[in-house]
Amino acid sequence: MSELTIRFKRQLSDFELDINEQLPAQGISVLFGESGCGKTTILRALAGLERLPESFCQLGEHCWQDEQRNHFVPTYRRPIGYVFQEASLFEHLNVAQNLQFGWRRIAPKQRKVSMGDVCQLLGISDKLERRPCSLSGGERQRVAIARALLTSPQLLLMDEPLSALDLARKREFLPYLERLHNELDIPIVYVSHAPEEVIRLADHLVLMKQGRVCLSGPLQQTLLNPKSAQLFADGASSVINTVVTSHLNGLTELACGSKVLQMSKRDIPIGQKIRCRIFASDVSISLTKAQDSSILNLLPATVCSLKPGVRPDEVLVQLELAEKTPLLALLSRYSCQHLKLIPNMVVWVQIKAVAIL
Ligand SMILES: Nc1ncnc2c1ncn2[C@@H]1O[C@H](COP(=O)(O)OP(=O)(O)OP(=O)(O)O)[C@@H](O)[C@H]1O
Repeated sequence: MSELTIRFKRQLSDFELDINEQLPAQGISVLFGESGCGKTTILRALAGLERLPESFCQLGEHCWQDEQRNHFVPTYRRPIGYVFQEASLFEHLNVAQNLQFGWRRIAPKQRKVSMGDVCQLLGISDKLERRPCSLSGGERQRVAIARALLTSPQLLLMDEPLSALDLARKREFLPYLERLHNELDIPIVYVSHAPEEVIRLADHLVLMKQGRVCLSGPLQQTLLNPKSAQLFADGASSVINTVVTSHLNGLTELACGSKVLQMSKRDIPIGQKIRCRIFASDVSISLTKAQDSSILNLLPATVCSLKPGVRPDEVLVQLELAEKTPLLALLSRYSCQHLKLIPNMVVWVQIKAVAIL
């Protein structure tokens, strides 16, 4: 599989960046970390907007920087699309003219996407005559992404593209990014410090702190690492891939491999794949299947490991549901001892429908 290799170094008086990572050159890689940890610096270096010393970056076979050879490809020669926190559109041009600006820069035989397809994908086909000042923040960002895509980039860089939107607009916008991810074969490096965006979008997660990478890997596996609970801001959680199968009794039913899960009703079409997030603190364990519980999701699982939680009196239990689907449960040390939990033990996990997010 082709990869994006980045080795970036930067030494400032009170900040040191030292990154050595191989990211998959497909899907969405999210750089996540607190403000000032170096995420934007990485994107700028990837785009060639900053030339960092002793650095190296290469996408597949294309080397864009190798300071050992004094090799540096300038920004305008890198096939990259860059979407910033706030869309910088040309205000004196309408949407169609803004899009043509990106489109015309590319020779016809190098174009990988069509204007019509990109407009449809991002839901802007009916806005082509509008001036940017008449668009909402979310619509402006969609136009900015469309313009970046029309340059047929080999890599798309997105620096917190939703940060200027309110919560309702963010939720409206996320499905467009999911479609982008599902329908186009362009790797994306996406900077965020919003866990919801990470869960919905990331294939590969890079957790950063103070200029360094603390954890990096496929989303599901990275979240299983107990260290991620500290880095990921709002506690340990698991991500489960499901498909919507029905809506009934105010609930939405999901297929998770051969098992069924129920969540509070969501307005999602039947057949659509969704990623669900379940906080470890919302999962409980029993040794037998409860017969008289209000909890709707009762599933057999196997204990894989028991690791210390963030607090000394808590234990993070790693479990496997059917088809090796990983799930974390956060229990008190007392409960673990009381149930005598050990690896390979078969137990029942309980998850409230309202706790499946
Ligand atoms: N041109 C510069 N001169 C001096 N310091 C800089 C410069 N650019 C960035 N820095 C510092 O480098 C560090 C990393 O900045 P960077 O913008 O990459 O962080 P970030 O993780 O993207 O933050 P945020 O999430 O707030 O955007 C910060 O401490 C910042 O103050």
